[in-house]
Amino acid sequence: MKIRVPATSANLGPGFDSCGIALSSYLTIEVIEEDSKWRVDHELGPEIPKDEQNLLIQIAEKVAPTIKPHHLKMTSTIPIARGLGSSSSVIVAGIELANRLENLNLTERQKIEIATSIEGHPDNCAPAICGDFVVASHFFREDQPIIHYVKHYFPECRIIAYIPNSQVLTKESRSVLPENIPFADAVKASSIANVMIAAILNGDLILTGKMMEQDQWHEAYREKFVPHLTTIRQIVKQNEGYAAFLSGAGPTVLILASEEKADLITFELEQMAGSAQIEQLSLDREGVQVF
Ligand SMILES: Nc1ncnc2c1ncn2[C@@H]1O[C@H](COP(=O)(O)OP(=O)(O)O)[C@@H](O)[C@H]1O
Ligand SMILES: N[C@@H](CCOP(=O)(O)O)C(=O)O
Repeated sequence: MKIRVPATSANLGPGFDSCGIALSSYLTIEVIEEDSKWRVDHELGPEIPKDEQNLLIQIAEKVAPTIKPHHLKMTSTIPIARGLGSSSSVIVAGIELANRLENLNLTERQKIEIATSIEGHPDNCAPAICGDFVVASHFFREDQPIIHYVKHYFPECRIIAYIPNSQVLTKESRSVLPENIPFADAVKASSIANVMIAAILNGDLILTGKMMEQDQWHEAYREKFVPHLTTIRQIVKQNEGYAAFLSGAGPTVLILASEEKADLITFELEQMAGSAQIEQLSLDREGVQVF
């Protein structure tokens, strides 16, 4: 059995902690055999544990405490701590591993609820589970978590990821955000997000892009983690791309462009990319898959 989970880009600018898309880069878990203890073979670096300390196993054991240890193989093309949902991909894979090995028959909603309770926000795990574009809300009423989510088609376009070689942990990038913002600022910020979502539903990527670049919730506070964002925005504007925005908590910047403009934008980005990788991605429409 193999479990495959897509990368995700959360926020899409103004959809902070709510909107996300699934992308064509993947974490894959292969179940090899039952074993006396957990073994996770991978080549993802010394900081990722190869035993029961691995986040994947911790999640699987949390979801199914009686799950038996297995020998697994983990491969991933999702860069770690770059704002492309690597932690979500592991959490979703751990839930699916428990689901399949213990025959839990979890529904899509249950998987989203479990993943969100672990990660704290649904904007990575919901698209990682459902695929495509997902808008979700997560809040507490009388200490009970309430989650609503809607999956919708995201208009076809070229997606370019500018991925710096340095890591930014999501926790660190959230620590610079304000605890409160004034009511009038929140009204403005949410109206921008609302128009962005409406434009996506209408398939209007020009208006979507304008709204994506008007985020008022988080990008300004995270500027120190993404000094490259301003230059990338200039390149995208000069070459008529739709938008450039911080992917998740950064430092990756995602660029959306039409088929005609994407190659030139990629070329320009390659000229500035000293210590970054430029990757062409596409939308993943399916979410987590089991083969
Ligand atoms: N393949 C993996 N196996 C185990 N843990 C992982 C894996 N990928 C990511 N992680 C965990 O997730 C952390 C990065 O999560 P986070 O800071 O949220 O960044 P990202 O934007 O990539 O999700 C890593 O430091 C590691 O603890
Ligand atoms: N809404 C979150 C999204 C974090 O995404 P990640 O891919 O960086 O983990 C945030 O902006 O903090």
